Amino acid sequence: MNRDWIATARTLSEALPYLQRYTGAVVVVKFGGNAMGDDEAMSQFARDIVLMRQVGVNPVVVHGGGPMINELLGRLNIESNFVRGKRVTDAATVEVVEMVLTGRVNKRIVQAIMGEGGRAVGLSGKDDNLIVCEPDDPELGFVGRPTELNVQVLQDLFSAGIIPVVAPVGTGPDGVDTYNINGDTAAGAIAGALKADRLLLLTDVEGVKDTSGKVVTEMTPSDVRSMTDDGTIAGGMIPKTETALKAIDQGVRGVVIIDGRVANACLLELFTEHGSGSMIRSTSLPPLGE
Ligand SMILES: Nc1ncnc2c1ncn2[C@@H]1O[C@H](COP(=O)(O)OP(=O)(O)O)[C@@H](O)[C@H]1O
Ligand SMILES: CC(=O)N[C@@H](CCC(=O)OP(=O)(O)O)C(=O)O
Repeated sequence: MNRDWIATARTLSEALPYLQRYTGAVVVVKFGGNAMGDDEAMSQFARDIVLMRQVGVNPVVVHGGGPMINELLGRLNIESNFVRGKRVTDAATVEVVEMVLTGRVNKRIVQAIMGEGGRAVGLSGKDDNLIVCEPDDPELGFVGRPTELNVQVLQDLFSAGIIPVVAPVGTGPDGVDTYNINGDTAAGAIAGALKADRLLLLTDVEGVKDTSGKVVTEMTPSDVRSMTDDGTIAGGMIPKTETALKAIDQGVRGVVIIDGRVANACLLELFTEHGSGSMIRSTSLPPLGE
């Protein structure tokens, strides 16, 4: 017990400079369906987010829920296909996507954050027209590409000490249609509009790996481009790094691709010297706190 206390005190004193650096920072966290896992993993994630808020960070959670959408579509016997990592979304599918993401998944995260002593409010891209979309590609149906972001509602929630939890469902330009947005894309668009200090993309690998399988801890946008051109970055990692480059272009200071399966992944990234995962950093903005 005593030893635990000393270890905790040492950890806190080591974390202090980082805590100070992040006071007032905006950190957007993409929490994917595969990273959600069981109730313990969900509580662990919620504890990290609540702690961030308690030390003065403004976190925004943008979630996915692909496996949960697959499960309900399967029960309803609705077939589903992906093209270039995005779900082909017809009228019946978008109805299910909205129900699952803005209903079950969004509220499970809100409940977990409340359970850990935070205050959270769930919303989708429809609320206060947070994310207005255009069709991404006629082949994909109701898949949205964010074209207009109205982030005032997020600023209002920050001021009230409330953690926004955003489901990646958007409204059409006519204010009538519903669009399914890839979770990474939605998180990147929100981070870009907020000019966030950090965008954390939680995934199921330790970070971006080189040809020998080693995680590359620091990358510039041009490193990412060359690793994509030579095929080192492939598959599901492509939409993540593309999101990262776009977000940095829009004024995000740094994007980190980290392993969401690791306990305290977000805190380890923000509040330790070496962080974790792969940091893709803007070359035109100074590091946070300098
Ligand atoms: N260079 C790379 N480094 C790490 N992972 C890579 C790389 N290239 C391709 N990948 C693949 O990208 C996957 C992550 O993308 P994805 O499965 O879509 O993640 P998520 O489900 O978390 O959104 C990894 O599991 C890995 O198989
Ligand atoms: C257009 C598109 O593909 N939308 C995703 C939205 C959910 C998501 O992104 O979930 P994960 O982060 O868990 O993969 C989908 O329908 O699965």
